[in-house]
Amino acid sequence: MTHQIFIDGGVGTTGLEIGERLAGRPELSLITLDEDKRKDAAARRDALNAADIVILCLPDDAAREAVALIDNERTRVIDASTAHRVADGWTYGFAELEPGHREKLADSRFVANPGCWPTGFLALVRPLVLAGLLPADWPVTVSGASGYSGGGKSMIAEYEGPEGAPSAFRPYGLGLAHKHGPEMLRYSGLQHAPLFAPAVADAYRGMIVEVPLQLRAMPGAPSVVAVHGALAAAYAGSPIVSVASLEESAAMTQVRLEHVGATDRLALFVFGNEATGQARLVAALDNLGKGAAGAAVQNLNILAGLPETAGLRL
Ligand SMILES: NC(=O)C1=CN([C@@H]2O[C@H](COP(=O)(O)OP(=O)(O)OC[C@H]3O[C@@H](n4cnc5c(N)ncnc54)[C@H](OP(=O)(O)O)[C@@H]3O)[C@@H](O)[C@H]2O)C=CC1
Ligand SMILES: CC(=O)N[C@@H](CCC(=O)OP(=O)(O)O)C(=O)O
Repeated sequence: MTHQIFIDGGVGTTGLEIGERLAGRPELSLITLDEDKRKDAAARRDALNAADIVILCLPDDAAREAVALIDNERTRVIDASTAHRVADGWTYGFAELEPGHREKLADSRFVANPGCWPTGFLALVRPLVLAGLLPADWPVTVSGASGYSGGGKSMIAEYEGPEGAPSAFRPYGLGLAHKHGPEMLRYSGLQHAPLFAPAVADAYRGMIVEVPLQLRAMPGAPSVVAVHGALAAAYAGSPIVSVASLEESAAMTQVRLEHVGATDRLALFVFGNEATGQARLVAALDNLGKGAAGAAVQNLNILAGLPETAGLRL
């Protein structure tokens, strides 16, 4: 069986990355629109309704409009935007979220692809909440740096424009109301919004997400070994998510934004010191990979009943 796929927003930053991952797969047939028709509502309506699965790589308002243009009950949707991540009737597209979530996704018609920051954050935090090591009411902080392609075409133009990069390192989200807050809160299982301190680095792609924990102050003062054990157990056998051994982490003196390169991998680390009772949980990913296109293709595979890693860069 050939699955008809339409990427709405297919020539944007995320759309192009997804197209590259779907190219040359005989089980998929890509519906495309000519350049002069790609923003034409009638042409998009036809394509959206002809597809078995559509992937929306659009600004939030255009993503909502695309969903409204679907007037059949068959087309399934993967939305890469922020529009539906905590919306009723949508399944959060992070297969690794918790046991059983992948199966829930497979049965879903509407899937919201996670934001890039929440992907790293939830991968680090959700297993610890589930294991009872991180209390749900604990005040959690998450910081990190992203490549500028995370801001799509407009931020790429800003960083690659004639005046050059505006800054080597630019903290933002200073109003403490980032659009990823709601999904981080909902899917972590925490009771309070994490304090989120993101930054953009002068690099095209790549992302580091860090959650520091004062283990000694937490109920039961969990050990670094226990925290690492919970993460290692959660992702054991995953072809996408890896957890470095404590020995490997202990031998590292630094971790780079470029750690996974242009791949769809998600690499997790626990850097800790049992004597001080402190740990730095770190996720390294590509904002355009597992943070966007890789996750969308993984979700497409799950929806279509295809091998989950087909087309991924691992
Ligand atoms: N970049 C990233 O790392 C990530 C992005 N996302 C999300 O994915 C979505 C796409 O982001 P990104 O690829 O970065 O953004 P881009 O700005 O690079 O691409 C968006 C594309 O959508 C097109 N578009 C805008 N409005 C319409 C419309 N009404 N009909 C058809 N096409 C339209 C744009 O057209 P034109 O080319 O003419 O501007 C552009 O090609 C966003 O919601 C973003 O938040 C999610 C995770 C990570
Ligand atoms: C560097 C940068 O600006 N990144 C974007 C997030 C990119 C992402 O995850 O995409 P969504 O917009 O789909 O959530 C931001 O923080 O708004």
